Amino acid sequence: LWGYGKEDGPSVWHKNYPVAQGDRQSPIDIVPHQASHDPSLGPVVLNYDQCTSIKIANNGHSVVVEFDDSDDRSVIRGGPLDNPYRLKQFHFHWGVKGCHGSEHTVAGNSYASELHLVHWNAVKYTTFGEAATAPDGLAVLALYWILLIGSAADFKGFNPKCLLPSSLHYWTYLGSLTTPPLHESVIWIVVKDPITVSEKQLGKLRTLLFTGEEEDQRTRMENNFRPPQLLKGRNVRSSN
Ligand SMILES: Nc1nnc(SCC(=O)Nc2ccc(S(N)(=O)=O)cc2)s1
Ligand SMILES: [Zn+2]
Repeated sequence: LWGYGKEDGPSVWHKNYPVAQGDRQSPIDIVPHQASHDPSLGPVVLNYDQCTSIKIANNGHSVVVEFDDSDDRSVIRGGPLDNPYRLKQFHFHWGVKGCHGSEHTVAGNSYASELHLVHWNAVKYTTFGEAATAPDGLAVLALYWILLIGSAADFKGFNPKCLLPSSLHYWTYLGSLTTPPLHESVIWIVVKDPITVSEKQLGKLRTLLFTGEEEDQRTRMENNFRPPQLLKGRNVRSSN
């Protein structure tokens, strides 16, 4: 139905998903000195200690690690959020070249890859699907990665907290899913400090082959990132 190729990529998604041309689409280019500093933005707090990854899968567009979201064991709270949001999954976007692959850009600069930790507001909504269509239904924590040649610490298991820098300075704005169905339901929290990843780790992502449900031929998964979308008057706030 949709992909990242010439025929089915981001430039034609609006044909099947008209919201692609909506007023709060993601990703965006973040221009740091145009963001408004909001001192009322407190720290983002992650409680992933009891996080239980249930499976790793590729959905034909990315490699996704799913979590058990049947209770409030793994939540994100604070920052721009009025409620705790439950961790549902994390996944990556990346490119074939070292400097392209992230979805959000910072002053026009893109990075090798971007990790998205997807959470949903289980206080106000009963299912992820319901939250996915509500304006305050989802919260995605985005971390972009810079490619450092040489070694980097390997992922210690699937506790995503170990992937995060210690102090989370971030930008936040109201946006959307960056892939179809492109629902405008995401409170984005983009961490300012990039995390380093080695060529080896990035290579593992890049060599990932995938088969979609109906595709029989195997194609390489790469450049699975949507380009930055128009801000349309939105305000990007920055924490301290
Ligand atoms: N009723 C519904 N169930 N599921 C959906 S959408 C499934 C889903 O999680 N999609 C998704 C797409 C993009 C992103 S992203 N790249 O983080 O903006 C996160 C998540 S609507
Ligand atoms: Zn994503």
